[in-house]
Amino acid sequence: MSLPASDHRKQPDLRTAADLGPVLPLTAEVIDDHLVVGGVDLVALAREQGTALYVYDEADLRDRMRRYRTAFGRVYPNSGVLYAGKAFMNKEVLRIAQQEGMELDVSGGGELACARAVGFPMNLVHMHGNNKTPAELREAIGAGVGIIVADSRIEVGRISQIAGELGVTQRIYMRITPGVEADTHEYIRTGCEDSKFGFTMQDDFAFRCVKDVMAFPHVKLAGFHCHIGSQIFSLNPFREAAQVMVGFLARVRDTYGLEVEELDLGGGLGVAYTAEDQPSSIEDFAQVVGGAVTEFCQRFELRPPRLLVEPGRSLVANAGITLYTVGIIKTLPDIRKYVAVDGGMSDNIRTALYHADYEPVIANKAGQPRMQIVTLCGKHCESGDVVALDMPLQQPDLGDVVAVLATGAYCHTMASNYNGQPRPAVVFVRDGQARVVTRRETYDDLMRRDL
Ligand SMILES: Cc1ncc(COP(=O)(O)O)c(C=O)c1O
Ligand SMILES: N[C@@H](CCCC[NH3+])C(=O)O
Repeated sequence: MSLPASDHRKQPDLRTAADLGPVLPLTAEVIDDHLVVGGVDLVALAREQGTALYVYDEADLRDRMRRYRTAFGRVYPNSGVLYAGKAFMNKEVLRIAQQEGMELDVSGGGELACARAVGFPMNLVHMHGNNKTPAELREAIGAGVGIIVADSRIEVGRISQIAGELGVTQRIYMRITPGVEADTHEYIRTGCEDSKFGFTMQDDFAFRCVKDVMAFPHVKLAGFHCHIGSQIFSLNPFREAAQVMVGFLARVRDTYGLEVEELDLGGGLGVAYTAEDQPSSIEDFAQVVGGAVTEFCQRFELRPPRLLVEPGRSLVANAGITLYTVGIIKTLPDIRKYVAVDGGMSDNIRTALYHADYEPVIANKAGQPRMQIVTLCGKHCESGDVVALDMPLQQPDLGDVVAVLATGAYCHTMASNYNGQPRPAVVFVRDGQARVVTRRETYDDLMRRDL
């Protein structure tokens, strides 16, 4: 495989790192030409901890969690915000989420185990997945999770059986695909009809299933859920989804006499990966979603349910930065300039998988304009191993520390050991202090499971 031809129309960027606005974490600043986050010099941090390294601005994480809760609390007081842990999961982020009053969405037994390990209150945990194994369902029900989001009728049967065996009634939601097309990469669009997720609305299937679900003895249908996709900029699809879902709740009440208590409209709010991206704000998202649910409840004369949302990316993406060291520079005249770093698709698969864009800056030249167009590639045995394709960068030199911005979501959680690469450590920075919250993998870790 070769990369798409270099985009020679791309222009150098006269802006410095300090001008990258919403792509940067909250506390980012440039001091003496160095990128500093949480009061910690990232160049010194890279030298001390080694690279590749994931760094998170704790103030940024907490700020976004607070903004979500405040914004929804204002617009729709009977609401809750679940952190979608799939975006970035380790024990410390869950402790912070709990301190900030978040509830939690886990997908699968591994994420549930992490939540249990930090004592996250199980009644505030919702479990997701389109094919949770019977073992995972048993773990979740046994642990007392607040909600299992059921993806199919087959699964509701399984939940009811396991709950019966454990002598409990499990609260569940039904996940509905509301047929709303969100403008995002096709791999991360989930609310349209052709989706492996949830009960389809086609031929009124989901609606007809409600009756069956209500008849299962050991489940309580507490609400409905939808999630239309991820990295969505326009707020209109969220409003459409709210309309479809509130209409659905009203029909369920009218036909089956069941007034469910809760409505979960999922996550999906987009973030700025590049300086050109203009996502909607958390506050506008809350206004549109909360406002739409209120408006449609009035229209359908429905008692407003408790409203849940479950953002992942928009809580953690911009808080995170990946630091690398430049090892090789290869210039192919009239073709491309490759800058190779000591990580790549093993710590950030998103560029290869979704053609995602990222802004790289040289952390030890952060005050300088980015006058070169380069392709930041990794160290793996794949031509598609690219972190940032044809992006502006300062004049690179061997040994420079490159900071790739907005890598806080779906990089660490989708990381691999491809080519025997140990996964990077995770460091949280705050008030001038850096603390390792997930240590770097060792070669021994790589072989731990081998016999
Ligand atoms: C069911 C569900 N909820 C929440 C999320 C979080 O989405 P995002 O990270 O886009 O906010 C996802 C991921 O797309 C999801 O599949
Ligand atoms: N992993 C995707 C998002 C999928 C979200 C889960 N449904 C990403 O990196 O953008």
